[in-house]
Amino acid sequence: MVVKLTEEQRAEQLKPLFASGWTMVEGRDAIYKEFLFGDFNEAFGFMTRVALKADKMDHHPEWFNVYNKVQVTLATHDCGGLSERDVKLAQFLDKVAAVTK
Ligand SMILES: C[C@H](O)[C@H](O)[C@H]1CNC2=NC(N)=NC(=O)C2=N1
Repeated sequence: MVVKLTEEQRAEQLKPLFASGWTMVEGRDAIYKEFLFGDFNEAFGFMTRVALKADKMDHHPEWFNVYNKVQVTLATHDCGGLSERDVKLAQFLDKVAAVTK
């Protein structure tokens, strides 16, 4: 069973994500970030790496891509809000984006 983050976990685990550009989605317990790359090749390379990891985690992003832009929303549908899985996936997205060029 997947459970929502507690207030303590939110304070501790979401803080560094907000510092790296993630924001809360208005009216929803979910986080959002827009990633910009040099071109479509880079953006899709990023998405491919994330897709493989997401599938292994059985935790999938809601995302939208146009050319060099990838907009990502993370939430856990099974618990109707943010869980530790979203934190893990967000950290992975940031890590992959940092080495994508
Ligand atoms: C059956 C399957 O394990 C579930 O539907 C998984 C798949 N991917 C998922 N992804 C996300 N973001 N949230 C979920 O609750 C979720 N659940």
